[in-house]
Amino acid sequence: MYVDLGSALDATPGVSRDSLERLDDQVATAHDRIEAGRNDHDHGYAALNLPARVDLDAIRSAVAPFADAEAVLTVGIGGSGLGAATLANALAGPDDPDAYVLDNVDPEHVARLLDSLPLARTAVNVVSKSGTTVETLSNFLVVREAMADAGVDWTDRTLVTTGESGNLRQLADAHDLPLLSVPDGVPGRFSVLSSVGLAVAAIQGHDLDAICAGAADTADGLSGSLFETPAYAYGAATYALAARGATTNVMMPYAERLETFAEWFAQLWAESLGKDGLGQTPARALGATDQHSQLQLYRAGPREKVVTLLRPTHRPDRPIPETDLDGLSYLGGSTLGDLIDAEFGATEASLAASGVPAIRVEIDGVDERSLGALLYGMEAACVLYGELAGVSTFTQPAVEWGKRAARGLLGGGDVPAAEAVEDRASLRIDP
Ligand SMILES: O=P(O)(O)OC[C@H]1O[C@](O)(CO)[C@@H](O)[C@@H]1O
Repeated sequence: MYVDLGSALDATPGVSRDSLERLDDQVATAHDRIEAGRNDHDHGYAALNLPARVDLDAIRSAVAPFADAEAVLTVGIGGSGLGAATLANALAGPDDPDAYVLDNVDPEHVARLLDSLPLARTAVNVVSKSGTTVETLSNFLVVREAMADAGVDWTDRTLVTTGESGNLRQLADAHDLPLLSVPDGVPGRFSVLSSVGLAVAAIQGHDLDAICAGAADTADGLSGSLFETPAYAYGAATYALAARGATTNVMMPYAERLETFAEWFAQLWAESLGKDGLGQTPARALGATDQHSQLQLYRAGPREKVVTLLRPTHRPDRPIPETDLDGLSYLGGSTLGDLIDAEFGATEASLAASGVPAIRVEIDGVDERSLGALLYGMEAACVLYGELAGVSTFTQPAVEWGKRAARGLLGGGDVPAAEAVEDRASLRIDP
């Protein structure tokens, strides 16, 4: 992962080189805390030890029964779905089993997806660290029933990844299902480089060693200076920009295969840093597509954004055919890759021209090693940002209120939060 802060230097809000040099002392101190947390395998920091600790052979043997799969259905939400989806969508090859994620409880969507799947040749990858997440468990019950209705023995088609206790572990033990553990001390949104994110990649036949090697390279490169560590440069610059008013971070990959990565990044950034009235709101965009929908706002709207422009520097290409169509002959001899790279550079320059900070993030390609480096790099960037901001990066207490209320509304116990839902203020305008 390569990071270029050039287009964030003289922007408004912006960071000067001097301010980054002053901030680098805090980065050194934060790095020491991060290293201490890693050495003690403390909660959260333990995620940054995964490249060296994940048991790839255990993952390979757990997924071995699914070598015949034509489709992989991950039933998991948040960090229990986004990691697997990011790797699957980025690395999917023409002969790989198709990968799907059931991470919502929209009944019509669930029914349509199940109707479209070859259930007898589908591997069901049910993932929940807590083993209690109602959306995941409800969806799994529906999937299991659909398999039974289709005459498919779900115990032959199901892999479970979960924590040390909970409903799913009991179910796996009761039916002797292939079982993988969510490593201790690793929050969901930091678990992509564990069995949580790697099981589907294994079923699809991707090179797990290369993914972990890319991550390990980035881990080995962590140092006490942002000027030597791209991940820390990204974390420190986004932190400094947020402190100066850039409270929205637009993650804009210039590759369709990285679109789901932007979703993964959104959970990482929002759930880790959104605390104590602080945080930087992640927004997902796609380049070049959203140049034609969002860029107007980024350039001429409220000055509260930094735009992260992400691209692979090497990708398969396709020539643009010669044409005599008016105004297009200049494209003769160019490729779509030339065009999207020109758009990338032009968008960065257009943001700089209007004083909007942008950060360029590049990876060598959309391949296993580069993805391992990118995912680990963004995790380390997030941890550093959290250290600098002084927030508790590895918890997410604010999500519990809504869960309790929903449970109360469904009769899952007498919950005051549910009453608050009933008593909500309303100013309804009917047509
Ligand atoms: O893996 P679990 O326990 O099902 O949780 C799923 C997701 O829900 C959250 O706890 C938020 O509600 C996320 O942090 C987590 O990634």
